[in-house]
Amino acid sequence: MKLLRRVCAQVSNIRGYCVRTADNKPPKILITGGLGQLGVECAKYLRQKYGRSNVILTDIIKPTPDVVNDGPYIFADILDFKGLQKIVVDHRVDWLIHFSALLSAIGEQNVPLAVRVNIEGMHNVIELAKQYRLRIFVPSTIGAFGPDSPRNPTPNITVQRPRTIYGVSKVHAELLGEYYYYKFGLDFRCLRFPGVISSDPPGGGTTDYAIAIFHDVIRKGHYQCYLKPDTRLPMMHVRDALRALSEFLEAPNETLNRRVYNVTSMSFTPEELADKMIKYIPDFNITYKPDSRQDIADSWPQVFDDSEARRDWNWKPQVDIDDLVKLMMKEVREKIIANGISTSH
Ligand SMILES: NC(=O)c1ccc[n+]([C@@H]2O[C@H](COP(=O)([O-])OP(=O)(O)OC[C@H]3O[C@@H](n4cnc5c(N)ncnc54)[C@H](O)[C@@H]3O)[C@@H](O)[C@H]2O)c1
Ligand SMILES: C[C@@H](O)[C@H](N)C(=O)O
Repeated sequence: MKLLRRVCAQVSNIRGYCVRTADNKPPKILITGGLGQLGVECAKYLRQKYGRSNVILTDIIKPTPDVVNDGPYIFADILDFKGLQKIVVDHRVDWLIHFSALLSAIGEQNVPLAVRVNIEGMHNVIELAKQYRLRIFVPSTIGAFGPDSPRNPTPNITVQRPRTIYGVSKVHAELLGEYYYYKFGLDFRCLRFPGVISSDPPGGGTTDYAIAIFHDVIRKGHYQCYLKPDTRLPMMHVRDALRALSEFLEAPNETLNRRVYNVTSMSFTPEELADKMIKYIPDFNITYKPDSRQDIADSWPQVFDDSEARRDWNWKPQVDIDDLVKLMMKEVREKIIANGISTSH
């Protein structure tokens, strides 16, 4: 039976199978916190699959003209339950992707706000999903682990005692989602992502260096890294992250043995990443000045074990470190030029 389920999931992934709702329509998807690093790209990805008007981006910040032209955008504060209810009802939403959050480094700078956005925000969306029977996806992170967890590798199930408010809020989200699944049958799904790397500006996390390094090196030929050269962390290109999210959201419930899965593509250190970049820009210069983010990174997984995701719903990364550097060199250069900024390389 397990083998049959696995084959079904494999076939559906190969065919680019598109899940449909009970009335045989593509799902209507609402993304909260949609103007951050992951949201804008996620909307583009899912709109190609389910149709432009079926993916609604929401956030509390003013959208750029590009975002407005790309598809529906609505103001929504994650702390306003009634406002969220209205959007779900008016737009007949089926799936909720909950991206609103304060990330690890920025969360430490404003703990009360992180508690509100990350924890109260989660309470709102999970109640909303329960009330309207929505499928709900909430990303978790390598930051949901702490110094007591095994770091190399970090398995799907192990001790979780994070030391950041971000990590605490994500463990809370994982447990609350699992609880609602067992208690109320809520279709809660959660992936623990590693550092996600894309050409868009990151939101204030500990893994941001792996994006900033490309912008600084292409623009100025130099990067000062806030982590030590040998700090190993799990990472993933946004292309793999969005494919993982989409495949996991479409996975038939029967194939899932868990509601929360680790996923990853690779692990590297700043020094190893810089070595790969030298192939493209031989004369660039990197210096190291560790700050408070070093303590966070030192408490996180170094290598993430995603074997359960590979086993249950056929997760398989496609972008390795060489592909990642090649993609980022191209995408970041294009972005810098599009913004009218001069480059030294
Ligand atoms: N980017 C990564 O490396 C990574 C890795 C693991 C998990 N995640 C998770 O993925 C999600 C998205 O991450 P991201 O990198 O896009 O984050 P981001 O910081 O770039 O975006 C978060 C968005 O939340 C919005 N937001 C803040 N307060 C809000 C409020 N009151 N109401 C509504 N929206 C509000 C912000 O305006 C912002 O656009 C987060 O939950 C994060 O924990 C990200
Ligand atoms: C790892 C992830 O959760 C985020 N990029 C952070 O560093 O906070």
